[in-house]
Amino acid sequence: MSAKIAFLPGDGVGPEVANAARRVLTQVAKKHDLSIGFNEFAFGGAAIDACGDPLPEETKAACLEADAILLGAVGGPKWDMSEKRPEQGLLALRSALAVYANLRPIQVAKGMEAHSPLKAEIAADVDMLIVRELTGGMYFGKRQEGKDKATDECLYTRGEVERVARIAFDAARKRKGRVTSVDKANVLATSRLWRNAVNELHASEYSDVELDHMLVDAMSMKLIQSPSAFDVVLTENLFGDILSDEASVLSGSIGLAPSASLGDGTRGLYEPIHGSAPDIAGEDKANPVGTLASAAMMMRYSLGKGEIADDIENAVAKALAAGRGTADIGGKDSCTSFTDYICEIV
Ligand SMILES: NC(=O)C1=CN([C@@H]2O[C@H](COP(=O)(O)OP(=O)(O)OC[C@H]3O[C@@H](n4cnc5c(N)ncnc54)[C@H](O)[C@@H]3O)[C@@H](O)[C@H]2O)C=CC1
Ligand SMILES: CC(C)CC(=O)C(=O)O
Ligand SMILES: [Mg+2]
Repeated sequence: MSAKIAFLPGDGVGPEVANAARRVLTQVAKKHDLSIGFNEFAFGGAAIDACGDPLPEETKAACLEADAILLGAVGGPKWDMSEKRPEQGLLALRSALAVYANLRPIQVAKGMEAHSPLKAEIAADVDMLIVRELTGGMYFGKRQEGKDKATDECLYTRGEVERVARIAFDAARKRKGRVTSVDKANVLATSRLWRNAVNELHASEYSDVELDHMLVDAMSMKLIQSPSAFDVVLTENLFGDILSDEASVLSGSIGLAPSASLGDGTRGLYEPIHGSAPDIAGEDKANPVGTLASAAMMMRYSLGKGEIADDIENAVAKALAAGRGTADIGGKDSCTSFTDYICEIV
């Protein structure tokens, strides 16, 4: 079997962590009769500098033809406030691929207890899946940008809410059977639409799943206070972006957190949840675990190679339990030496 992966390293630490995942995938695929073709394309700030467009047509076309897309991260201070920004390319890519559900699992791995702010007995019980709506809401609304006045529109349709809620309910059925839907229904019209749509879908098709609702401000507190109470957390784009960075701290570091962005087909976009980390870029300090775990999710969800995913996840778990890791988790490894170790054990 062969797989065609569009490889988008991006900016800052993006190429460091993406190349780590590429090395590990290449190594482990040999064992499993999978031939992986990585085709690299310009994306993000690097593409703005090369051709003035954060998502060049060639990159978009290649992603639409690939079996899956592996992405590092984009952005950086050089472009943050300019008219053309790397993040515009990322949003355009998510939209073009129609990957409306972003899955962000959060656990505390063995060996990470000392880096998690949680007590060890609570940390062991944390197993949460954040399902973040990814192609709607405020990141995709109309913007009006003036010197003294600006607006960002937040728009959701019932269909957009239902399709991502379905992913959350289906995931809950395979897990602990609970969904917590997070909104701001006491203030926002989009949140009341969200809550009604989730409730109605639940009543008609998923009444076997336990459902509750939480306002996002209270959720940001409960996430820290009692994270083991949550199974699947379903929320809209902006809230999911913020809550998942917060939740990653529970696991020990944002550098550990993976994501899979999925739509209706099998093709998916896989990236760590962190950004381009300009403060450590170019120093070989970035934690590659979030990207390695994203690569494992790619093998499982887009390529049907659960055994490769298991190999990668087991190797990472073994390394962390043995005290290996980069500086953000108190380790002595560089991104390269940690990746060398994973390549040895997969
Ligand atoms: N998906 C993407 O490509 C994303 C891109 N960005 C962009 O990235 C740039 C930097 O954004 P920030 O707000 O600084 O967020 P960031 O996630 O890049 O960094 C936040 C903090 O986490 C640390 N960190 C991040 N990844 C790490 C890793 N793998 N290992 C160890 N430490 C890590 C950084 O050193 C920094 O202290 C901005 O231009 C932003 O727009 C931000 C989030 C997501
Ligand atoms: C850079 C943004 C467009 C997105 C983001 O922060 C994320 O997806 O985590
Ligand atoms: Mg984010």
